[in-house]
Amino acid sequence: TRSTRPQRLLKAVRKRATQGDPQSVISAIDHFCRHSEWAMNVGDEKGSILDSVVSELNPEKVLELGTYCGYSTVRIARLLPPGARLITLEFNADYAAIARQVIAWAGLEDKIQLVEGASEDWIPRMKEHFGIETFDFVFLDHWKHRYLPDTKLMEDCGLLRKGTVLLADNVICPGVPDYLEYVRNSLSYKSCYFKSHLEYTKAEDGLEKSVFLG
Ligand SMILES: Cn1cnc(CNC(=O)c2cc(-c3ccc(F)cc3)cc(O)c2O)c1
Ligand SMILES: [Mg+2]
Repeated sequence: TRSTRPQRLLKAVRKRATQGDPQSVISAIDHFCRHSEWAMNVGDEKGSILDSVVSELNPEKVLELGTYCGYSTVRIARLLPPGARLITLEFNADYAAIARQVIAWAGLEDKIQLVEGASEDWIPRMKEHFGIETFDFVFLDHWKHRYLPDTKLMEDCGLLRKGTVLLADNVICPGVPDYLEYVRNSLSYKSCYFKSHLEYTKAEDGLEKSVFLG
């Protein structure tokens, strides 16, 4: 039967990227998405903004909501200091299977824990199951209707501390109006918008960076 797009993306990584070289994995995926098939990775333009936020923060504990094929997982993990840890949640088992192989090709398995399941099931279990106190950085890139409820859930579970940075993808396209309204009007967040474009296109999109004030 016909292969899936994530399977073809993984094939392109194996063909073009060098094992153990995260930058070559990122470039291979961007090349595939520009020249073969569009896929919903954060991409190179928004990815550079993601890189700058992560590099400035130097986080020890990172949570990613929405792994997909692992593109942003690799982008973030390649910048983390030794000993830092990234937990990434993916609901879709097929995406998770591809992401594990992309992460392995990049040689970043030791920094990354990929968890399959629903964010609303796993967020309340972060402390007891992963020994996490609070996160330093959260990248939101999963189902857009889950951004707001999962943010409130992280607050309620005490997973955010003064200074925790939330970075949300797709705040314009597909858009997350309820989340934006919340972080921009809540006294508990200092929020700012990084204007960019939808991955591999000319359509407007952007990232919203929100610092939790406690
Ligand atoms: C099925 N599924 C598993 N994970 C998810 C969460 N991600 C998205 O939905 C997502 C969607 C788009 C997008 C799709 C079509 C379109 F025309 C324009 C934009 C872009 C992104 O960067 C995304 O992260 C969805
Ligand atoms: Mg996205």
